[in-house]
Amino acid sequence: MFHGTEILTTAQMRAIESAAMTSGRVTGAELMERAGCAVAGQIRLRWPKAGLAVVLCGPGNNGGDGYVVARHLHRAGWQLRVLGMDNAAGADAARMKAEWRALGPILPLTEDALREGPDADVYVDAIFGTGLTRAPEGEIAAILDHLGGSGGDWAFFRERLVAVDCPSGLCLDSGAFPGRPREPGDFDLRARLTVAFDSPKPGHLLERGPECCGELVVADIGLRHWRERDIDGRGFRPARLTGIWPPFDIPDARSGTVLADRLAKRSSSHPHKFSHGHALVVAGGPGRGGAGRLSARAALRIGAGLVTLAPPAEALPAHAGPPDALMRRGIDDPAGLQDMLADRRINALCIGPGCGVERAAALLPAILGAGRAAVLDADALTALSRDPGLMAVLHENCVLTPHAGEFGRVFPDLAARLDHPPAPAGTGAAHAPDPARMARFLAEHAAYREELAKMRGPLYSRLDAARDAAARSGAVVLLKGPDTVIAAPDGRACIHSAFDVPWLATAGAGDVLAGIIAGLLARGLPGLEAAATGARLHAEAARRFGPGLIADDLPEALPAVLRGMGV
Ligand SMILES: NC(=O)C1=CN([C@@H]2O[C@H](COP(=O)(O)OP(=O)(O)OC[C@H]3O[C@@H](n4cnc5c(N)ncnc54)[C@H](O)[C@@H]3O)[C@@H](O)[C@H]2O)[C@@H](O)CC1
Ligand SMILES: Nc1ncnc2c1ncn2[C@@H]1O[C@H](COP(=O)(O)OP(=O)(O)O)[C@@H](O)[C@H]1O
Ligand SMILES: [K+]
Repeated sequence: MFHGTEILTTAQMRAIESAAMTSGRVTGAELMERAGCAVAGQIRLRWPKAGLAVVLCGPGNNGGDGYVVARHLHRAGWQLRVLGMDNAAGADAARMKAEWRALGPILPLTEDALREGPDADVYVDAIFGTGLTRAPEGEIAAILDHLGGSGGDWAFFRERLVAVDCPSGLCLDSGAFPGRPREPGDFDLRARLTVAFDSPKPGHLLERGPECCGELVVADIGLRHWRERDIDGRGFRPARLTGIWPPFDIPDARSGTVLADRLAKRSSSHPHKFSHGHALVVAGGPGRGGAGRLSARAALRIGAGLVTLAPPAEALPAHAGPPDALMRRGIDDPAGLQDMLADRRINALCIGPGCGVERAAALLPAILGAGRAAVLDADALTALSRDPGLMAVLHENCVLTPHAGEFGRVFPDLAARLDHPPAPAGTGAAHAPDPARMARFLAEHAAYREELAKMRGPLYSRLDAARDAAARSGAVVLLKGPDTVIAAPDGRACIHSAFDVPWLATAGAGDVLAGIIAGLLARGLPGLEAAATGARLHAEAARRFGPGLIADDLPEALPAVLRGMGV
């Protein structure tokens, strides 16, 4: 069940590749052959009739893959125009280049050479992959702009461009393009198909990645054994990412059971409502209670045994009405809250949606002081940003659910790094692992693990920001967006890509998410799992409902989602 759910940073991918090659059981050339063969196979699936392919090969192993693609297409009867660079490539890429040269010429990798010649059926972008360290410049930048549509024919290339590992110039650790604004750009390279190897990388799922990669296929190139091996028997996995990627099921890292089992109400032989927890949702005053009710309804639907909505006493009449399953109790001040929390069966709290910043600020110390699982959303995050002392009381079963704006309020320095213009030339090199050091670390596993955890891509990513925020706050941080990143203080992290459900961005959707997570915490899921599972179920509900969704529909869609997952 773990297969395919993991997301590897580029450093982790290189480490696994390195471990595989060091073992002597597979060579770099074999991996390259499998990679190129997989890309050619995907092309032939989509273009069954042999045509003309232009293959653009860069200076490194991504280029090496390109020469393999050319050879396989040639064997399948395709016409080829191969453009490559005159550089001293690594041994494997040099070998693949030589094997191609025995079959056909290599034209220079220039915009002129690309423009010359007839229109092709397929353009294979094998210029840069995981080795990108800085913004492309000069002739290569001109080629990439041309493929991105600078010549006015963006639609032409978008239907024909196949990217090897990624559209070149995309940073696979962040999903941003070094040297370009982080917002969509006119000539961003957009592929019809991207074939990645072994596992998705963060950049396939974050920021510009999903749109620019087009359809993403992850090809198995035989590295699973090394990916799954727990290198030091203990610490390798926590540094890794568990990706929640729509096609896959979510594993429970500790027990190995899958989501459906975790959500089934089979927690004891005689389950009753208290064995499924009691969530308390703090709501706001008159006129602002809808958000809290959305959260409470979601907590009920996800299966919390009991849910109590707690507005100020004067607002209780405004909170009357369905669902009747919801309990209501007025809480006016911290003393009232503490009173209620004397009931130890209340095991999960949710504060923020529609609560009001002043009320959140007044109640937060009591909420955090109770040491129980808690979701802090919306107004509670603003309150937290105003009282950094509260940061010290957060714990790993607290889940902070900021959108980008709230994240900027609570962690302004981290948000500023995300807003920073992408890295200037060369800055990524400091993060790129050196193969000799990698080999040494493989021999000294513990040090290796620490080194891996420190390695980052050339750009500061949303993943880096969420991880840094979690480490600093000691809480689970769920950074919302179409690419939601969830990180725990110990470095574990998940990405949930929901670019396919843009209609989820609707008023109140965040309140429902907070309620789902609170419900899952009440049911006993630990912070990271509750947040990650919540993000997945939330998007799945939107996916199932389809366009036209309003936030009220989300809790109602949950039962069908659970049924569909076999819960
Ligand atoms: N990791 C794996 O398991 C495998 C990787 N393979 C391929 O190898 C690729 C990675 O290969 P490399 O590490 O050689 O890197 P790339 O081929 O992505 O990049 C080539 C070289 O270009 C240089 N470079 C980076 N940014 C540049 C810029 N802006 N302008 C000019 N030069 C720049 C770097 O020095 C880098 O070494 C993957 O993307 C994949 O396609 C496959 O062959 C097989 C297996
Ligand atoms: N473009 C998008 N595509 C899919 N999901 C999105 C997109 N933008 C935001 N989301 C999701 O929609 C929800 C919006 O939450 P939030 O910003 O808190 O809104 P609100 O405060 O109105 O409830 C979050 O779960 C977020 O991850
Ligand atoms: K590429």
